[in-house]
Amino acid sequence: MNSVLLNNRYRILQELGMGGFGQTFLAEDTQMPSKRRCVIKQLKPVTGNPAIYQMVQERFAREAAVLEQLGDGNAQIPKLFAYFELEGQFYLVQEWIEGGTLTKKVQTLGTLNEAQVRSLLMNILPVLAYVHSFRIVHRDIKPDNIMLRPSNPGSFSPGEDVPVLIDFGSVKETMATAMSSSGGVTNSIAIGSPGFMSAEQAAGRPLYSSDLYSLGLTAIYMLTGKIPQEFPTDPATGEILWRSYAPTVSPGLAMVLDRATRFNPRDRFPTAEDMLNALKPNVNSQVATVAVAPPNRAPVPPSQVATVPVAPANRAPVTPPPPYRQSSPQPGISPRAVGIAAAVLGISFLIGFGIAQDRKSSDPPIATPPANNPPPVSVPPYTPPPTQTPPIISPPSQEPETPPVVVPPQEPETPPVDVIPPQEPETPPVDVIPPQEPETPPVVVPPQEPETPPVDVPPQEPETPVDQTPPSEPELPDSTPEPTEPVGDRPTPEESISDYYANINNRNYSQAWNQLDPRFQANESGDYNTYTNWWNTVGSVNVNNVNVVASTPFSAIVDTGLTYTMQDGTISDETLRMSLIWNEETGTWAIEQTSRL
Ligand SMILES: Nc1ncnc2c1ncn2[C@@H]1O[C@H](COP(=O)(O)OP(=O)(O)OP(=O)(O)O)[C@@H](O)[C@H]1O
Repeated sequence: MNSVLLNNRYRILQELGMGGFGQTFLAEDTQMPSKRRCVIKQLKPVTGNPAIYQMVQERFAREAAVLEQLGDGNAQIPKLFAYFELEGQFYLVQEWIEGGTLTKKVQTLGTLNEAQVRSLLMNILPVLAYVHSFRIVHRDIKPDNIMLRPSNPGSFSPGEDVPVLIDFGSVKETMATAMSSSGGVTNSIAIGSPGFMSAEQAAGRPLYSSDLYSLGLTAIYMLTGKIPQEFPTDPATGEILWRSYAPTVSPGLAMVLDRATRFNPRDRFPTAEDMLNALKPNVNSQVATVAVAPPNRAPVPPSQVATVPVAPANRAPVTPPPPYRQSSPQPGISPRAVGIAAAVLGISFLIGFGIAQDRKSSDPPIATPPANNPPPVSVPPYTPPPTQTPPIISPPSQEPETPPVVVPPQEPETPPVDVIPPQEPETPPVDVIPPQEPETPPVVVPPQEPETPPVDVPPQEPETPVDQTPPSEPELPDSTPEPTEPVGDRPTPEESISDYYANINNRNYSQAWNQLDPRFQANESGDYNTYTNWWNTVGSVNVNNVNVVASTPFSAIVDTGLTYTMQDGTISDETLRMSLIWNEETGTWAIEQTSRL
């Protein structure tokens, strides 16, 4: 092995690990004067299909670009030195981090005390805030993926280590890109690690707070030496019961960790900054107040859980909806079990080339980074994700007096959550584009929502208004915008958008509704009646322009300029970024999500 020169440059010194997607090596760079050490991560795509392989190549290149930016802007993320492709496999050459993982630390030195865990969290949360500011969800936070670099190389004294975040899950997700049985692109593997992965992430819907969930469990591991599967869980909430294993932990820290690891994303900290703030001594009292509420009812600041305004401005106020339109938990089946089942079942998710990913999580988590390079680590330029991305059905500034429906600070009637929320409160990076295969729906789709509504008959109105959450905002793909060209008899994305609004203007609401992806219907648009009620407040909507930002045969991102003329004569403009996915079975483009630009 020592004699191997990978890519005619890197001498393999040692294997560091072998995972589901390939091996990780310690190597030396023979083309650097110092022969500096580096880590080479080999990634094997699962597909043998040439068309998909090309997509993987493109995504890999985009993701490498983001990893480069991430590493260059933050000393607690390994720098990307190079990336290349060799014999059908992909390689990342990264900065070698001297030190050991958190797992190794606990295994060799024992559990950490509260001060050490607080210090660890306060040093890693800014890194997560930084990562999230790129609209990327790490997706594999766990003790194995946080390394401790001694601040003074050579020493390994507790308290001086600087945590470094390794092994972003997005690249692995790209490797999981494959062709589904119906010809679409899927991502059949939920990236993440069992136990540390939240239910929504297991279902292919990672959120920023999914990383916080994993980090909370990582902190609990540091305090107790136990991985999540070793704890009993609360059958009502699915949350682990860990406190008795760390009896000396202060209520302040315990409450922060409890909140971070709530099953329901709404009940968690919406951002890394919020969690960081909660750890600061002067806000512990606030946290305590928050945590006094029952587990599932912890008040969540509106900003984190803003739900999508699905009804017109002057619509009747929506009664505080339950977090999820879901039946009460089934005895014996915890939410956590449901989430894990979702992962185990290997839900197939469509991957748009860059939409989600780029939209930030779907595919990518790796979406295109913000235009401005985030500042250095110490002061992460975290920008809270948009929390109120409007649904396609709602004209924008039309309803200033009717704020988006938010989960009230207290939700006494909120039942225990036993399902994964359809969408997250925070504009999540979506790295997984919703399933293209209606026959394989994600396990967690709320039962009341028809997955595939009848073509001509509007679906029945659910009894309970849907708890809306904003769609995730697509990230700009880094690919050059390409005009779409007709493929066979297929409609173009532009034509589909025009057709959608023509249906709206013609009051063919059931047809327009059926142009929304089932998951969009379920997660973001509310029930059909709310949808039609809303549109009935609109006199007409004019499509000013439709610009294709990027497209593949299976997905497209288009920016659509719209002018709404409301029934009361008010006129307003907005531009929506819309992601579309191709449904081979119906031969139509479905609107999968939207966000306001
Ligand atoms: N940049 C790095 N610097 C130093 N060591 C690293 C670095 N990246 C990874 N390692 C070491 O290599 C080990 C394995 O790497 P990594 O986590 O990337 O892959 P894996 O766990 O083998 O597989 P998977 O990617 O499927 O999780 C890590 O646990 C860590 O000890």
